[in-house]
Amino acid sequence: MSDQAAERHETAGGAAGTPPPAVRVEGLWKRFGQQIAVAGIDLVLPSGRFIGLVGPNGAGKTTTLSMVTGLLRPDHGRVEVAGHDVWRDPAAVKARIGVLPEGLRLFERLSGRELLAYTGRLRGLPGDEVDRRAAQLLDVLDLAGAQHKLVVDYSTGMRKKIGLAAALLHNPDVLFLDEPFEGVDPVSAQTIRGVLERYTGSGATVVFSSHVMELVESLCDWVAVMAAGQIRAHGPLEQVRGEAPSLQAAFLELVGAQGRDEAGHTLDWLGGGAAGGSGGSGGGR
Ligand SMILES: Nc1ncnc2c1ncn2[C@@H]1O[C@H](COP(=O)(O)OP(=O)(O)OP(=O)(O)O)[C@@H](O)[C@H]1O
Repeated sequence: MSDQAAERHETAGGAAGTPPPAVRVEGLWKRFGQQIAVAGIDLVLPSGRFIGLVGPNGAGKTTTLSMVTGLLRPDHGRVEVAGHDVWRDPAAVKARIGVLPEGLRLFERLSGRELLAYTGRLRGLPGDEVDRRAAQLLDVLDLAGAQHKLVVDYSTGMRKKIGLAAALLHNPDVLFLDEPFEGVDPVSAQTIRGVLERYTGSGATVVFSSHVMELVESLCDWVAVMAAGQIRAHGPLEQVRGEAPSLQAAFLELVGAQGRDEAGHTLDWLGGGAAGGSGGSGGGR
């Protein structure tokens, strides 16, 4: 175990020296009007793992992550992060987590460097330590050349990377990322991946949501599958994949989506060779 890992282990340690789970969720519900987004989930996510939360569009992943990170109040249920209740002890939780939410809002009129300086001071870090960490993060994430550019002028991938740097600056125990690789080119994705692997190697936990099964399969050692507001499966990757040839195949089976492409036959007008494509009341090309 590295020094950093040992330190995390000690500080997070319970009575017997075992860290509490990264996340413990009990009976979590959220409804928006008639729409039940999260339907009473129970989930324990172990610490020190690279965890993927996967599910189809509208499964409830973002709603769940928002409630777990204290951004959205649940209708019912409890959430603990690193042994602290998210809603009763928010300051303790916020000190221990980093969050890269979906549709990240940043201070657009700051440069990347200023954004990190501001974030670091908000986190209570001394100025010289913020400078040191910010310089390293900007360098590793390949943003050093753009550090004095305003965030408003950053590309989608650069925004993800500066958001990630801000989320990592205080060296949190648990990092929550909602679709961190969306809109990110393969080179930047590889860079982000390297940073996250190094981070989990120190004993920290990453929880990230994604639709991209290949990515989850190659990165994560623990997976939770959500569909229709419920957890359909969770556990070590190999266990969730079971006998299926890939996580993608296991996922399709778990969310009941096999054969969905057969619905394509109803789109018989679509494509150049469609027979009778100009049928109907003048609807052809
Ligand atoms: N603020 C809101 N108001 C109304 N309905 C909402 C709101 N947020 C989410 N929902 C609904 O809750 C359900 C779950 O949405 P959520 O965004 O959590 O899913 P998701 O798994 O993150 O989906 P995606 O992968 O498409 O981002 C969806 O039916 C969505 O329309």
